[in-house]
Amino acid sequence: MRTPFIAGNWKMNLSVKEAVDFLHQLSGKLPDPSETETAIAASPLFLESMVENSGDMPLIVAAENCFYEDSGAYTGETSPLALAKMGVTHVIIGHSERRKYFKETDDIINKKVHAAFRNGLIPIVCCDETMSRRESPDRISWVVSQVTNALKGVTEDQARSIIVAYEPSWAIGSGNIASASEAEEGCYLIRQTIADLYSDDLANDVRVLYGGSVNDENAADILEQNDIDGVLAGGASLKPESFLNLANFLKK
Ligand SMILES: O=C[C@H](O)COP(=O)(O)O
Repeated sequence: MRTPFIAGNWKMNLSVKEAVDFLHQLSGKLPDPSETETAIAASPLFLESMVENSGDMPLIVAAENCFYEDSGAYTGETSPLALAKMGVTHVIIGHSERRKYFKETDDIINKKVHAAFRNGLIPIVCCDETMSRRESPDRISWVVSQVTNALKGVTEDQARSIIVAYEPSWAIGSGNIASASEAEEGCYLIRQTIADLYSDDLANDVRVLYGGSVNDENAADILEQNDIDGVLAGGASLKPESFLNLANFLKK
């Protein structure tokens, strides 16, 4: 039985003060983590304050990205070692915006996955799908190759803890959420790829999320799908009320 995972990705929004105010508004309102795990990924500028202010709250504080080296002369990069020492436990890796604007390749993403595990961070690996890819004959191999390349050299123990998000960029920030069957198809494909790489048993333990214009008003059908264990929400995670509605969705 996989525990649902509801995550917000604030991207490059809010300020430290707004982040802390947001957390105060979540206090006492998040679900029991044995029923639903809840996470917010934020800018590295906010993470220390968020870890401090989340206190006893059942909230996972995640980074939106990290570098693949632990330390050194890498101006402007975020150290996975420093994130772990700060109390951050999860990190998004390979978001489509990182692939698009920062030219992250599958090879870089794989190095980042290893850097996360090396430092005890759980990677939330994103799998992109552009509209042109979706409409092309190599659509399936595109999704399969992103998962396969991200997990190169990842052991079974490590893979069991990983979280993968199917995040078609044609749905991100567009207001056009994938249909429940489209989202399920993408998440099923990811799970089958993990089964082929490891085993059915392991793939059954891995949480697969959907992301792309999901909010508290349109999540119902998505969250009912067999292979979708939660969501990674961008815009809908920027308001405490809609984030809380999503986080508590499965209690209703
Ligand atoms: O990481 C989150 C995704 O990019 C989805 O963003 P969105 O919910 O604003 O479409």
